[in-house]
Amino acid sequence: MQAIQDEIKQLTDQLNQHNYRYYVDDAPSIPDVEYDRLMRRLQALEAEYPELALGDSPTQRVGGEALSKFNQVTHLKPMLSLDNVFSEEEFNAFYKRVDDKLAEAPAFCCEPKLDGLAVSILYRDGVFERAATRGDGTVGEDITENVRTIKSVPLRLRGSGFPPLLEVRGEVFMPKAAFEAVNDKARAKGEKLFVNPRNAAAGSLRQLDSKITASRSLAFYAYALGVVEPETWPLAASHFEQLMQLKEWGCPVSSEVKVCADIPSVLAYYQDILTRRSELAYEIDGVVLKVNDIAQQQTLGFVAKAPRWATAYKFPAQEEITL
Ligand SMILES: NC(=O)n1nc(-c2ccco2)nc1N
Repeated sequence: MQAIQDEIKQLTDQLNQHNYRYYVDDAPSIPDVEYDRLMRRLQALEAEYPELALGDSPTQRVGGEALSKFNQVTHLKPMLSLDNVFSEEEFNAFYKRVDDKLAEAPAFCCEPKLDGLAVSILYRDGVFERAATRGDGTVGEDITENVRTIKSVPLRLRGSGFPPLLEVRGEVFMPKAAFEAVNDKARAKGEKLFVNPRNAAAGSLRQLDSKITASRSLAFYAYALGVVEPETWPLAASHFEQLMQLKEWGCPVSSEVKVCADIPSVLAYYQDILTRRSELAYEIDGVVLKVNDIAQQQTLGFVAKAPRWATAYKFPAQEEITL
C-alpha cells in the first residue's frame, strides 16, 4: 500500500508542477499526451483507492456534484471598488490629490484592468480552502467548487513563507481564444451565444454545476493580497513586490504589471497598453494605477469603499461588437 501512496503523491506533485509551469510560468514542460497519460494513471489509482487521494490532487479540476444554490460568504475584509478617471486631466487631478498628501512623490504599480470577475480565494496553511465572488464588496457567493476547476488557480501554494491564512484577490476571466471556442460550440449546438468574454466568464463562474465551469477554460490573475493572519506576518513593503511574492507562491500574475515612478512613465504605460490592447490574450477595459508603497497607501486610506490610493484609468468605450 505504501508503494501506491508514494505513486499517488509523485503523480500529484508532477501534475501540479506541470500545471504551474504551463499556467503561471507560461512555459509548458511536457507534451499534452504525456500530461494526459499521467492524469489518467492518477485518476485510476484514486478510483481504486479513494482514501489515498490528496487534497491538492489535480483530478478535482474536472468538477463535482452540482449545487442547488450558492451559499453567501461575508468577506473578512471588504473588497474595494475602484474610482475611475477617463482623461489625462482627470488622472493629473488624481495624482495631485495623492501627491499633496504624501511626504514623498508616489511611484505607481501599473496593471492592465482585466475585464472579468473579481474573486477572493482563501488559503489556509497554503491549501486552497474557499473562493467567493466580490458580490457587493461585503457579501459574495461561495463559488469554491467552481474556482477549484480553474487550472491556473493553485490548489496548494508553492515554496514557503506564506502566512497561516492568506487571502488572494484577483480576476477570473475568459481568454479571448476560449471565448471564441465556447461560442463556436454554442453556435454548433444552436445554443445562446455569450456577448463578450466578461459575460461568458460570469456565466461560467456562477454555474451551479462545476463540471460546466470546468469545460469553459477560465483563467485567473492575482492582483492583490487580501486578509493575512496573523496581521503581524511580515509582508513586502510595496504592492509590486507583494504581487511577485504571490507569483512565487504559485499564483499567476499578469506579465504586463510594472512600476512607473512618475507621471510621464504612467501615461506612457497607459498608451502602450492601449496600443497593444488588441494583441493581448485577454480583454481589458483600462489600466489600474496603484500607489506602490504600502505605507503610502495606508497614509492615504479610503473614501467610502474606494481607496484614495488607486484609480482605474479607463479606455474610451469600444464600439459595441454586434454578433
Ligand atoms: N480588474 C483588475 O484587473 N484589477 N482590479 C484591481 C483592484 C481592485 C481593487 C484593488 O485592486 N486591480 C486590478 N488589476
